Amino acid sequence: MFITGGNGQVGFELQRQFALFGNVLAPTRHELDLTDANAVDAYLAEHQPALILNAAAYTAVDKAESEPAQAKRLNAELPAQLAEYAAKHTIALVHYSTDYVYPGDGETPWQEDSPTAPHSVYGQTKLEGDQAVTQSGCQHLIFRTSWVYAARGNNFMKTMLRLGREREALSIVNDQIGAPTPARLIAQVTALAFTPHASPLTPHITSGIYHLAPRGETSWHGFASEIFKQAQALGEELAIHSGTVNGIPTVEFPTPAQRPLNSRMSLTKLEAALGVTLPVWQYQLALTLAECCEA
Ligand SMILES: NC(=O)C1=CN([C@@H]2O[C@H](COP(=O)(O)OP(=O)(O)OC[C@H]3O[C@@H](n4cnc5c(N)ncnc54)[C@H](OP(=O)(O)O)[C@@H]3O)[C@@H](O)[C@H]2O)C=CC1
Ligand SMILES: Cc1cn([C@H]2C[C@H](O)[C@@H](COP(=O)(O)OP(=O)(O)O[C@H]3O[C@@H](C)C(=O)[C@@H](O)[C@H]3O)O2)c(=O)[nH]c1=O
Ligand SMILES: [Mg+2]
Repeated sequence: MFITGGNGQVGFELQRQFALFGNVLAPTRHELDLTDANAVDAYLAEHQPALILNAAAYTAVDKAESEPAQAKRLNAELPAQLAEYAAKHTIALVHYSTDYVYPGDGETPWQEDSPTAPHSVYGQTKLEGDQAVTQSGCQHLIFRTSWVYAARGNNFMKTMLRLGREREALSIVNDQIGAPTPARLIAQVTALAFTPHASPLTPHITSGIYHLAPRGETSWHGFASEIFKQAQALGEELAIHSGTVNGIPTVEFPTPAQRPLNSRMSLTKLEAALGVTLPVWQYQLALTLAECCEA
């Protein structure tokens, strides 16, 4: 199988989870530049993968505002190209999407068929990718996830641990609500969608979009406070304390890209399809922190 973005948060965990499924091809950026459509075509023609897991993306949300063409290539055109190949060769494509496709208003959790209305270039280009995959006719799973973090890679948890060692106080937005999702959970669920089937190359759940996140909800401020609380309990030496993490509204933290306030996503569809109960986000954080904090 072919994993794109194998060096990223999700791609790396996919490499771990799919190691037993057969030959895993996960070329680095150096080996295959995904912005080069011809190189991608040539790679597919040469290796003829039996399954594609597309974990590559342009994920720098603020930078995407000033590099829309790059973001579009990775987030919209690449999935379209992979989906076209998958349709033509009757293989399945797994793709990953984001809470940033939703308009972000209200407080009700989004359903997979809720109206989309991204406010950022990142969200818009990701939506175009989802639409291309959906319309391609290939067998596909699109896992729409949120606030991804891991012991490895660049993410909010790692940023907080670094800042928490350096600073005695921090201001973190408390009015964007969602669920922080470990990359490993995403890879585990992806593997589960394939495992019980007679063929490890065909998913046993219906093609479509599925929300994938832990249960529960919090704000970035709540997430940061929990990171500091748990890290401290693990023996991390932090300059910051949970009590000195100030909650601020989004308007007090201006950024080039606009983020949704409501990133709540209903998990009913995925839980029913796979017959699982997703774990709560605090427990998932403990498992991820244990990987990167020394006792
Ligand atoms: N991060 C998050 O908070 C969220 C992510 N998602 C989605 O989940 C998926 C995985 O995200 P995540 O693992 O966090 O992403 P990362 O940013 O950690 O990884 C992206 C991967 O794409 C690769 N890549 C980017 N551009 C190129 C290129 N031109 N050529 C080759 N490789 C390239 C990167 O390579 P390199 O390592 O060399 O840079 C990296 O391996 C994406 O679809 C993302 O949109 C959804 C919701 C939240
Ligand atoms: C570092 C920092 C961030 N923040 C805010 C900014 C932002 O609203 C929030 C999270 O910061 P980030 O830079 O991690 O946000 P961002 O990169 O937008 O995270 C998003 O990435 C993409 C790829 C996704 O798909 C989303 O699900 C989401 O995870 O915290 C503070 O309020 N204070 C701080 O000191
Ligand atoms: Mg970011």
